[in-house]
This record gives sequence, C-alpha cells and structure tokens, in this order.
Amino acid sequence: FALLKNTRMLKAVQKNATKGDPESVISAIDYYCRHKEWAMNVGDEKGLILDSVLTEVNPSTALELGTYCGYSTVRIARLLSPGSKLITVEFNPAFAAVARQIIAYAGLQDKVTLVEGPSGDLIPKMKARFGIKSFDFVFLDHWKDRYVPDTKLLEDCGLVSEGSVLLADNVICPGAPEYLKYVRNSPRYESRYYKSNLEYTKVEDGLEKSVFLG
Ligand SMILES: O=C(NC/C=C/[C@H]1OC[C@H](O)[C@@H]1O)c1cc([N+](=O)[O-])cc(O)c1O
Ligand SMILES: [Mg+2]
Repeated sequence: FALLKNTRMLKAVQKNATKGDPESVISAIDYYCRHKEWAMNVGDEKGLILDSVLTEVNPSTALELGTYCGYSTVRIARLLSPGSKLITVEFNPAFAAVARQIIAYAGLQDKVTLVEGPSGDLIPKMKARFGIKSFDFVFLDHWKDRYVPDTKLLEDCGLVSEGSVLLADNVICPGAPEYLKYVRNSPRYESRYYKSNLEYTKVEDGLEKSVFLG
C-alpha cells in the first residue's frame, strides 16, 4: 500500500543515512528503491542530469511541482547557493508528511518551503505568499496531465521570465506527449531532450529542458 511504502522508505533513511548529510539520504533512498521497493523518485541516473542542469542554472528561486517523498527536493536543495530558496508543491498530505521528515533529516529545511495543495490553486498565490518575482528554475514531476496547464499558469502569472529553465521528468515514461508538443512547438521555448532511463529500470525515459525566451 503506497502510504506504508513511503513510511518504510523514511525508516530506511533514518536507519542508513547520516543526519545532516544530503548525499547519504540520496544514496539510502536509491539503495532502498533499487533493491527493496521501487518508488517514483527521479532516481540516480536522471538525478545526475538534474544535478548538471541545476549547477548550470544556479537558481536563486526554484520551484518543484510534485514533492512525493522529497528525494528530488533534497537533490535540488543540496546544490542551491546560500540564500537561495526552493518551493516544493505536494497535493498528497501523506507524501508531504514523509517528505518533510526526509528534507529535515538531510538538514535542508531552511532552504525548502513545502506547500501542500493542488498546484493549479497554489501557483497563482506564489507572488503574494512568498514574494516571488519569478522562478529561475522549475522542476515538473507531478501529474503528467498537469504539466501543460501549470506551465501556462506560470506564464500567465508572470512567474517565468526570459532565461527561466523548465526541466520536466517522465516525458517518455509514463509520458507527457502534450507537454512535449507544447514546449517544442512554441516559439517562446528553446527545448532539448536528455535521454535516460526510468528510475531504477532499463526502460527508456528522459528529461526535457526548456528555456523560456520571454
Ligand atoms: O505519476 C508520477 N508522478 C506524479 C505523481 C503523482 C502523485 O504523487 C504526487 C502527487 O501529489 C500525486 O499524488 C510518476 C510515475 C512514474 N511511473 O513510472 O509510473 C514515474 C515517475 O517518475 C513519476 O513522477
Ligand atoms: Mg517522475
């Protein structure tokens, strides 16, 4: 049952990782999900691509849609420069509860604001609630049919500006075909596909990086 799997994952982190050490939290989750129970974290292989794009962008304000258990939240937050912030949005309260504990175990709670609720409702409130001008980096990893509507919402709310980078997980598996069409056909984005594999498997998947041109 998914809820209990997430608490087992948290227990594996508390047992095998070192408190305050994000790398050990990442390794503990990857080990657990590869050898014990598969889970939908971006994973170690696509995680390296996420790391490289993050290092290139070096965002001062970042947004993650779809926290799940906080694995990619930890991957992103550990690479943020001092004073930079990550806002992560999670709809499912049970996932959010586990994510809070995993983010805290990694010692990254001061860099991360976890907001519970539907992304479609929360995005329009971001400026007012968090004083965000615009996001330098957005990681899309939530419901795949929300990628297009939420990207349009980010545009309409002025939360992306020239040079903002969107990075979308799962564009092949489970797939986000509408999103690929949207960013690849729009004159407002410069898109490229990073071929990889679905977390902990040999199935093809990949990340789509799209730079907003304003
Ligand atoms: O649905 C996926 N992600 C969206 C998750 C949606 C659900 O979890 C978080 C959100 O609140 C919702 O309850 C997903 C699915 C697979 N998969 O292989 O099925 C692989 C992935 O990397 C994924 O991000
Ligand atoms: Mg994913």
